[in-house]
Amino acid sequence: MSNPIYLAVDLPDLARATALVQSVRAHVGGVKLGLEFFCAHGHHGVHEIAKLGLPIFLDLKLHDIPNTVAAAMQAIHVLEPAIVTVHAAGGRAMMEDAKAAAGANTKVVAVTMLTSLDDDDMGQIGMAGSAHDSVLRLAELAHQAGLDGIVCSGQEVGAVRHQWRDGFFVVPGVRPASATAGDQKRAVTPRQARDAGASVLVIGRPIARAAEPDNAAREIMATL
Ligand SMILES: O=C(O)c1cc(=O)[nH]c(=O)n1[C@@H]1O[C@H](COP(=O)(O)O)[C@@H](O)[C@H]1O
Repeated sequence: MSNPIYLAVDLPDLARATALVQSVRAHVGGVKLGLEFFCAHGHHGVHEIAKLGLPIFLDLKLHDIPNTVAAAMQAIHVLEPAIVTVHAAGGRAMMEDAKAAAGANTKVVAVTMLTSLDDDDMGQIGMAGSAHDSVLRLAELAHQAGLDGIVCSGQEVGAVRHQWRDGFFVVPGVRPASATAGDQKRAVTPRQARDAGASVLVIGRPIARAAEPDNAAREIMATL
């Protein structure tokens, strides 16, 4: 089995980010660079991390009108990311144009409902129904738009896999049994997420903040 763990590098400091990736690179399958990193270091930072030899997941969560998102996708084309995120709430036309503008080797996946939200939060932002139902609805829209897959929690990935057999499913908010969930409200263990059908597990703090990140990554991989 190839390693499905993508380390979330949520650090604004390039030297620390590079050292972290270097320390765990034998025990993860890829690196996720998010807005915090990209706003601080841009293309240069992505090139520096890419030199370490792991696939890059550029988590920009693009969400704007179709023309703007397509132009942003074209601007990151040269970085050849393995995975890029857009928000499913941007709508079908936005997702279609994002996919059309992406490189042939880039998977475009849609963020559905953030794993930090539960049903109460959904009500507060005016979304009717459960997080589970919203994820299934947005997954269907992303599928129709021709995307490669979605981002959802481990609580929904089984149901989504059932309706979209060959989809590519990114699951963040995973926590080893011993770890605290923190701000992740729909957390499951790495093993549960994998068994339910996750293609990729995004893991940040349980590895990055461990006393020995390489050991933490190795131990998680051993549970899969
Ligand atoms: O798109 C994401 O990667 C993402 C979507 C989501 O619904 N929830 C979520 O936590 N993430 C990201 O996944 C990572 C989770 O980090 P940890 O909670 O530290 O493991 C962070 O970089 C989040 O930005």
